[in-house]
Amino acid sequence: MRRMTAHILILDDDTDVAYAAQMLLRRRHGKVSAAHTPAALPELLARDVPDVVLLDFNFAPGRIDGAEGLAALDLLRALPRPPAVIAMTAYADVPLAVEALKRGACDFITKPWDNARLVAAVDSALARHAAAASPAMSPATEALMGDSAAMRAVKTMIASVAPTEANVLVLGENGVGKELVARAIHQASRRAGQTFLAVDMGALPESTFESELFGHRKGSFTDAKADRAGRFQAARGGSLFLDEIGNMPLAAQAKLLTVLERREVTPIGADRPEAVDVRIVSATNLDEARLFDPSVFRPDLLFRLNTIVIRVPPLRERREDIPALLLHYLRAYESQYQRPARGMRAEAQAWLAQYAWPGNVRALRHACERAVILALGAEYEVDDFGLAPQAHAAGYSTGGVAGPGPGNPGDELTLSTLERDAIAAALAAANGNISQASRMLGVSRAALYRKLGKHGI
Ligand SMILES: Nc1ncnc2c1ncn2[C@@H]1O[C@H](COP(=O)(O)OP(=O)(O)OP(=O)(O)O)[C@@H](O)[C@H]1O
Repeated sequence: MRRMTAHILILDDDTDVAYAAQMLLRRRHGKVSAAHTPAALPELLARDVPDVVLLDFNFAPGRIDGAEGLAALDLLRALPRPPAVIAMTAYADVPLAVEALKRGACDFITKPWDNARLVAAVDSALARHAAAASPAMSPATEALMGDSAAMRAVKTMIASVAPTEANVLVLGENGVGKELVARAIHQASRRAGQTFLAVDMGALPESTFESELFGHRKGSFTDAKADRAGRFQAARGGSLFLDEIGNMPLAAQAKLLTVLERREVTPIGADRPEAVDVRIVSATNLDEARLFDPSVFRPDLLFRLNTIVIRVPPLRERREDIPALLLHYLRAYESQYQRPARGMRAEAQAWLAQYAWPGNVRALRHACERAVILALGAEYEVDDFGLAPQAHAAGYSTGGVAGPGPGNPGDELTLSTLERDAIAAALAAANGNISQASRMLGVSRAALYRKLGKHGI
């Protein structure tokens, strides 16, 4: 069962480095432990598998080939419920970072790190870990389900666009499956054997935006103690998924535009640019009216990103997909939690098929997990899914990408109040910790920030 308190393990032979990371992360996370050699892993893992591992790659004195770290990474990834691994490299070792990403690390960070960046990397690794309830259900391996006309159209678009190098913009509300679409494009492209790297553009600290994306040279600013590769270099030859682009500040948008126009990046402090060979897939849950507002998003950048647009409709607009998704996730969680395979009462099936699913497939997945854990009867019942009855309205609309739907104003008001109350409750339970609250609510941190603004919280 998912723990309320995350466990973060730092595996680094340098005790000072491990201690500094522990001190920083302990302020935010319940359990932060450290080990100094991969040899300690089997015993540690037998006691408790962490949610996130910050993994150094070289342990024995003088070694720089990263082999020890890669072996530890393979060991971690082979666990039944592997932790999210953030690779820590001490050198400007792009090939090693790329190899780690290919073998399943979710991110990399270069020592010495920027504190804000380390905290953001751990937060986003935790969010991914929580979403991937089992290896078979991690975004990297999960198939895009759904046989509705709308999903068949999405899959046809994916098949047509994948073999091309065209930039693709995926639009849709939170939790509709935008990242799965981006991965499917990568997997069906000629870059499939290469890296797929997802970057939450809304979570990149503004102060380190350029260095994170484009890298920097040692000495180019006070904290640049070593060369460092950016996301564009790390994804070389593969695909870069720029998620939550709607949350990028305008200044950052201008920098990204320059890179996309010239197809080259200049690391901070470098005297010459480097060619960029990445396929760009981007995504946002911003509604189109906002996305096309020049005061929010630069039209020239939008023009670069949206060569092809794929709109993933909300679940309430493709209800035919609900039964298959329910069955898929119920069976998957029953097997994960070793629970009996239950049938479902006809009323529950009908109720769930008419539910508005404001959090889309992600919410459906969470509801299935809850039902599997809590159900006591011979069959699943509506109450097992823990859904808000107020969102059970056929004409419901959140006014997301698809624009306002036919729902009556009373419904929206009720749902809006419900959302505000749920956010307030999650924040209170998480003592104001945004990352924790966003995990509880099943939305990204960036999405939660936007909702806080919307509700004036
Ligand atoms: N068509 C689908 N079939 C199976 N699982 C799906 C589908 N769509 C979404 N999911 C699951 O729902 C969850 C959310 O999907 P994903 O992260 O791709 O959504 P998103 O639109 O990128 O969300 P966000 O806007 O919040 O980043 C994941 O666990 C994913 O596996």
